[in-house]
Amino acid sequence: MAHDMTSADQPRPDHRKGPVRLRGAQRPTSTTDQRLLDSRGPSDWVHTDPWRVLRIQSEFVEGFGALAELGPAVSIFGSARTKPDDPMYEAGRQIAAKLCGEGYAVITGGGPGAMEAANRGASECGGVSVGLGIELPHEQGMNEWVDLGINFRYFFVRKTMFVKYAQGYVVLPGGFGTMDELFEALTLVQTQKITSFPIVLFGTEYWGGLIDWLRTTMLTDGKIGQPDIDMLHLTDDVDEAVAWFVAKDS
Ligand SMILES: C/C(=C\CNc1ncnc2c1ncn2[C@@H]1O[C@H](COP(=O)(O)O)[C@@H](O)[C@H]1O)CO
Repeated sequence: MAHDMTSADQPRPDHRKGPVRLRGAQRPTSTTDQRLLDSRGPSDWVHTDPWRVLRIQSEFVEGFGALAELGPAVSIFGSARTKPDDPMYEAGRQIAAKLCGEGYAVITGGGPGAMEAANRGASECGGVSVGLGIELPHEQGMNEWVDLGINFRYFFVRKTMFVKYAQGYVVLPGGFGTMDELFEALTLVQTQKITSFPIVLFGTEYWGGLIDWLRTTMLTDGKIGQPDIDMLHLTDDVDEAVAWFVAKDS
């Protein structure tokens, strides 16, 4: 006897995209091939997250490929707004030159200010001056002292490169961007994702208040431990910064 199927008994049509199975309103109205081959079709699919993964992947591939042969390196951070007549500009330039003299490549964000100072010091010393640029709303381009530059779309891919290809950090006075880079490294060391990673904070007047707060509030309140603070070396002396960095790295 024929079975009288109601609409509820009908198998619901589905659409498969790799491991993903879509039904009902989730089913697309076109296929991937259609969207690829029909140049007159909508282009918004290239802005979807699965597609972005490929772009993210390609940034990792480009970054890893370009930096694989870099050798020992230091990432130097600091404000994009540091002017060339600021004493911290000259300090950044000298620190980079002296670390270059010790055989380190210098990696920066490739932008203006303290980044430019460090790239300048490294380039003038004849070393490897690397800029890891980032796509920003008001594109500035790489500073002219970058000799090996890579431009990233994604901050987190770029930040992986700063950590992966450096033996440690030197951090000059800076704002949110600099703080983000500093605290990411501190967190990675604290959680033992990276080991033996010296971090110099250059500028006692600028960073002193932060270090005091870390001690009197974070440490006292038990939110961090003494070894977390001991990762940092605070100084105003270029030679001391370089000597401490080299000693810790060896
Ligand atoms: C704001 C200005 C330029 C921005 N250009 C940048 N180019 C590259 N990298 C940048 C830029 N701005 C910030 N960064 C990253 O953050 C750190 C500095 O940020 P801060 O907030 O200025 O401390 C730096 O190390 C970069 O990695 C022109 O005024």
